[in-house]
Parts: sequence; structure tokens; C-alpha cells
Amino acid sequence: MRSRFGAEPVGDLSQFNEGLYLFGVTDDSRDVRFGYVFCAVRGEKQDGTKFCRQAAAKGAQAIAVQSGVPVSALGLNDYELTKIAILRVPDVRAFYARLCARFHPGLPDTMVGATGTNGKTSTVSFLRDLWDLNGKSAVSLGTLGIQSRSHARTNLEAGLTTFDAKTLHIMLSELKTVHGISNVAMEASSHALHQGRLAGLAFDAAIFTNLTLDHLDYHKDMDAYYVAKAMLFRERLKPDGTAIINVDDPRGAELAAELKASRRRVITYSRRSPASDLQLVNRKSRPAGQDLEVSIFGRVCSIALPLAGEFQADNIMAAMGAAIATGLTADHVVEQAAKVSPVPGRLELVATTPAGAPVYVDYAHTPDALENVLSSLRPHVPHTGRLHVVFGCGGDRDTSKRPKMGDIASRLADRAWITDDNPRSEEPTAIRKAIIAGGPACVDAGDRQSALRCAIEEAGGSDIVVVAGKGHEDYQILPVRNELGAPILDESGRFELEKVLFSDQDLIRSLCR
Ligand SMILES: CC(=O)N[C@H]1[C@@H](OP(=O)(O)OP(=O)(O)OC[C@H]2O[C@@H](n3ccc(=O)[nH]c3=O)[C@H](O)[C@@H]2O)O[C@H](CO)[C@@H](O)[C@@H]1O[C@H](C)C(=O)N[C@@H](C)C(=O)N[C@H](CCC(=O)O)C(=O)O
Ligand SMILES: Nc1ncnc2c1ncn2[C@@H]1O[C@H](COP(=O)(O)OP(=O)(O)OP(=O)(O)O)[C@@H](O)[C@H]1O
Ligand SMILES: N[C@H](CCC[C@H](N)C(=O)O)C(=O)O
Ligand SMILES: [Mg+2]
Repeated sequence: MRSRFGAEPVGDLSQFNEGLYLFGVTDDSRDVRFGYVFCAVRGEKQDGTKFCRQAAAKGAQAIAVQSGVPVSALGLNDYELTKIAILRVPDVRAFYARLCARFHPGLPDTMVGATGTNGKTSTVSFLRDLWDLNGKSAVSLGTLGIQSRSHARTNLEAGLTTFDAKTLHIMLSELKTVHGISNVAMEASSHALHQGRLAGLAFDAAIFTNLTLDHLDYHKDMDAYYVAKAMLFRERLKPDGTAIINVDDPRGAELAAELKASRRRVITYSRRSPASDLQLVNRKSRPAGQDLEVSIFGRVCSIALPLAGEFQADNIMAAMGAAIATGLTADHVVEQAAKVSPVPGRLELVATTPAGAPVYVDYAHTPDALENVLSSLRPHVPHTGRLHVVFGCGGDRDTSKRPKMGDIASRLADRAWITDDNPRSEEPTAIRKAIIAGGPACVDAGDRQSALRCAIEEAGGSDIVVVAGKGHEDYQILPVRNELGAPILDESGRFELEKVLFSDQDLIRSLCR
């Protein structure tokens, strides 16, 4: 027997105007309640269509499936098929996100998305501050959770850089209606774009920071990774929205050219190109930050940026471009750029060793970021001193970056201490070996406690220590073990993982006492 709705392909949300009363949406059968739409998503680990029976039992009124999935695959009996609407949609993840937007309405007035391999968190944080300092009620959303300027350290860390569609729309709706937030700057990860988590949103401005090696475990090659990032501009930017693009990056230049050719609004930024709208014309480091001269639409402005790291000059240009695109004047933006807050765990000075070496914590977890952070610190190391780096690579993530990061650390640091960084379900020693395979000068320093101790004890008074890759994270992601110490498997046969409290920053401070 065929479902009452099953034979008809469903275009979009119009189905719901025809007397079908629905009360909520979820993509997790365990969360279904009476009157819900269950969106059956085929994921990396599970196939949501297998859970339709459970969704039906819990009171689903409609089930959305990818078109092409036969009704027989849903495992519903004849009775269920007569009672439940089967909605067949071309892209069930995107459909889900749009439904989330519909069930949780009320978006902040100004929405900006930032994508790129590195710099998203820093850029959205700066943009939030520029808005806030100009009187807007603003938050940033991303790797650090939800943050306002006044509560930079206390807000929730959500676990994903870009929240799942339902969490996102509930938050945006509450931010607008309960908390009166008008401006949101959010990170748009390539995973989220590819998985349609953002399909319920249209951005007023979108930022492209860069595209370098990462996440090939998921995207497979750089072209596919780029296509995922480009979706923010091709599909999620309002027709009259503005793209803010780093044209020093070859993919950024390509994207800017494509958008300009289709008569979209584009603001470019660059360290090198005088043709760009914002150009860094001069930069001088000082102990507490850096002095920048930035040409903004042809007018050179001075900015005393209170933060270290050349890459933060790129990120502040991106944020200034987006602030201007969303209504602030160049003068206001320049004035407030000197007041942006430090970003937790991004080239953050945490302590000084008893011998006198500063210890920085940074979130560089890609080859390009590691290269940037080591090159940024090198000029600050006296010629008698050494640059130490402590880092590892995440387990169950892109393996191709491991030897590359080993090579960079070997070449650009004087001492590279290799340790564990969220091994997840992988063997920590194997990850460390893979890093060292690319950088023979790297030293296997064992677990984080040992590695931090080695670096801090060995660093002399003229040295600098940087602990890269974990930034603000105060945990390690490890397998859950049973009482015999054996890893526990989840229902799809993979290691169940948990976050275990481990704060580099606390350990560094205690070792530096
Ligand atoms: C690989 C990946 O990105 N996976 C994400 C994806 O999960 P998935 O769709 O593959 O889920 P799945 O576990 O296979 O389940 C499939 C479907 O069955 C459903 N299900 C499952 C069990 C059940 O009993 N009933 C049921 O209905 C699930 O709810 C789901 O809808 O969608 C989920 C909801 O949005 C995410 O939580 C999940 O993120 C995982 C945990 C993850 O680690 N993602 C990382 C890689 C990620 O997204 N990282 C980026 C940052 C990247 C950057 O650095 O730029 C991020 O945005 O955080
Ligand atoms: N514009 C940039 N170019 C290159 N490297 C950068 C840039 N901005 C930051 N970095 C490096 O990348 C690290 C992470 O920065 P940030 O957290 O802002 O990036 P992200 O894109 O949000 O990362 P994630 O993908 O984990 O969310 C920094 O600690 C720094 O080492
Ligand atoms: N958002 C990044 C964070 C990586 C941080 C690093 N500590 C790790 O766990 O690999 C990712 O999902 O790749
Ligand atoms: Mg981030």
C-alpha cells in the first residue's frame, strides 16, 4: 500500500499549508514528539531512514526523505503509511534546516558568516567587537560557543564550530526575541555548508579568509573543499549582500572574480595588492601588539592593534570590511579597531617560565596556521634564544597534515616537542610518529604533561615557547573505557568518545610558578 502522500514528489514547504498541522521538527528519531516531522538523514555513521519506525512510534506526523529513497525502505507498516505523510525532497538536510528556520522564527537583523580554513573565530570575534563598540547588540557564534564582548570567557562552548541546524535556529531566535541581539557574526565551517546546516539562512555579508590544507578526510580533495566553502557566497549570501574576500589567497582571488563577474558586491582585502579595497600598507610589531597602516578605499588609516601575530592583521581587515558592509563608517571602524579584545587561545600569552621565557598558547592546527604562528614569533626571539613549539595532531581527522606540520615545525622552530592532541579513536603514539616522519628534528615528548614539562624546563631566558593546536580547549578527546580499561564501542561499532578535563593553561601556569 502506498502512502497517501508518498507518490507525490514534494517541492518544498508548501506541503504544510494544506491542512497538515505539524508541531516541530527533528532529524533524530529519539527526539520525535507528537506531531513532529522527522527528517531522515543519511549520515556518516547512521542511516536515518532506519529509524522511521521509531519516529512513527513516537508520534511523527510526517517523515521527510531524500527523493529516490523508496517508501519500502522506510520499514513502515500499512497502517503507519496511511497515517504519516512521506515528504520526498531533493536535499533532506537542507529541507531540515529550512524547517528549523520555520519552526524557530525570528532572526537577528544583521547576519554575517565567515568561512576559511583559518581565522574564522578571530574574525567573527573582531567583527562582534566592532559592532558592539559602535552601539549594536552583537554576539559571535562558533568554535568558542556564543560570545558577547562583555562575556568573552563565560559563554557556552557548543562542540561544533557551526551548530547543527536546530540548535542554531533555536539560538538565533532566542538571541533576537529574548535577548534583543541585532547583529550576529558566525563561523560557517565547510562541513556545515556541505551538510546544509545553514540552508535556513541568508547572510547580509560573507567573509572568505583563506583556503589551505585541512579536512581532506571529509572533503577528499582541495577542489571539493573549496566548493563547500564557496557555497556560502553562491547560495547563502543575499542577492544584495556583500562578500569580503582575502585576494592574497588564490582561491579568494578566483571567488572575488567570479562574484564580480556576476555583479555581486565585493570588498577585497590584501597585504600586497594596491588594487584591493583594504590593503595593509605597513605593519610594525611592538611588545603589546602591532601598529598597522591600512589603506581603506584609498585612504591610509593608522590602527594600533592591541594583539600580536601578523595573521591578526588579515583578520582585522576582514572584520573591518564586514563592519563597513553592514553599515558602519570607515572612521568608526578604524577608531574602534584599537579596542578589540584578545581572542582566547589565539596567540595568548599565558605565563612566563621561571627562567624568563614567555609561553604562548595558540590554536594552530593546520600546516598554514603553524607556519604563520612560528613566523610571527620568530622576529621576537633574540639571536641567542630558541623558539620551542609543543603540538600534536587530532585523531580521526585529516592524516595528510601530520607530516607537513612535522616538516614545518622542524624547519621553523629550534625545538619541536610532539605530543597528543585529541587522539580520539586513534593510537596516540602512531599519530606522533606520523608527525615526526615529516620532521626528523621533532622530538616525541609523550603525553601533554610530559611535553609541556620538557619545553618549559628546557627553555632558557631568551627563548619563547608556543603551545599550538589546542588554544582555548581545556580537554582531551579520548575513548570511553570500561572498568577493565577496554574501549567501549557505540551502536555503529566505533569507539565511544568523551572529553576529559585537561587544561594546558592551568598546567602551564603551575609549571611556571
Ligand atoms: C562528519 C560530520 O560532520 N558529522 C556531523 C553530522 O552527523 P551525521 O549526519 O553524519 O550523523 P550520523 O551519526 O551518521 O546520523 C545520521 C542521522 O541519523 C539520526 N539518528 C541516529 C541514531 C538514532 O537512533 N536515530 C536517528 O535518527 C541522526 O540524528 C542523524 O540525523 O551532523 C551532525 C549534526 O549536525 C553533527 O553533529 C556531526 O558532527 C560530528 C559530531 C563531527 O565531529 N563533525 C566535525 C567533523 C565537524 O562538523 N567539524 C566542523 C569544524 C570544521 C572546522 O574546523 O572548520 C564544525 O562545524 O564543527
Ligand atoms: N588569517 C589567518 N591566516 C592564517 N592563519 C591564521 C589566520 N588567523 C588565524 N590563524 C591561525 O589559525 C589558528 C586558529 O585561528 P582561528 O581560531 O581564528 O581559526 P578558525 O578558522 O576559527 O579555526 P577552526 O577551523 O578550528 O574553527 C590561530 O591560532 C592562528 O595560529
Ligand atoms: N575545528 C577543528 C579543531 C581542531 C582542533 C584540534 N585540537 C583537533 O582536535 O584536531 C577541527 O575540527 O578540525
Ligand atoms: Mg573557529
